[in-house]
Amino acid sequence: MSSVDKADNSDRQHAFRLTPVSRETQERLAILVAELKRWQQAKNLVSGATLDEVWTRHVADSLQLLGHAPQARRWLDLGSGGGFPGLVLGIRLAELGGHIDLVESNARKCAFLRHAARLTGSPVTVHNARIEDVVDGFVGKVEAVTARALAPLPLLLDWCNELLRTGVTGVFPKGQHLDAELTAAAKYWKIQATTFPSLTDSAAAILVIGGVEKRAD
Ligand SMILES: C[S@@+](CC[C@H](N)C(=O)[O-])C[C@H]1O[C@@H](n2cnc3c(N)ncnc32)[C@H](O)[C@@H]1O
Repeated sequence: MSSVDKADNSDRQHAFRLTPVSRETQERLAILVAELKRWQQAKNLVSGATLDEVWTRHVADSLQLLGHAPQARRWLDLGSGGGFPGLVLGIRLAELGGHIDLVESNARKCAFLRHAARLTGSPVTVHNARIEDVVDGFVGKVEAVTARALAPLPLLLDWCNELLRTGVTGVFPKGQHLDAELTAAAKYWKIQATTFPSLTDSAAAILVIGGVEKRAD
């Protein structure tokens, strides 16, 4: 085994220690990772530097989100990019009888998302659309919404407030500026939220939102 393969294997083992899943799900995640690496050369789907630790930085980082809305079976991922967290959640939700909608404005990324969803047999619907045009249409259709590396909290709340106000759980991995984002958002919104430590270094914390209410002007 080459040193690159050894490093990949050790990263993979570490990821599944953090976020254990069945053998079948592991195999389907391996198909996703192989396809991502194959498309990456031509399509630049994720930051190239992160591919050396794709299992922890992307796969485990995505899988950990399910535990923050454990009852939810119908998920929505906004700004899915190369498939994180949306495709990973879709692969796991297949075993749970769930479904995920992915919204992504970039057509070339949508082509990859549809291809990888088909190849892994995942219950995923890809919407090549702008979030602001379609997000309210998911009210009553999803139970949890997520988005990674998409937008600061005030903008996320602008987009998702109708979902969050109507009982959808928001599960957002966030970086080190979360406190500043919460302070900025609190000017406009009363937010029922809890933060949890992230299992991976990719996020500083997971912000779980149980509801929002717009402040009176
Ligand atoms: C920085 S990338 C993050 C991708 C992925 N969530 C991840 O963590 O690897 C943000 C993605 O959101 C998409 N995006 C940004 N604004 C959007 C909008 N208003 N509607 C739909 N997609 C959007 C971009 O095309 C891009 O693929």
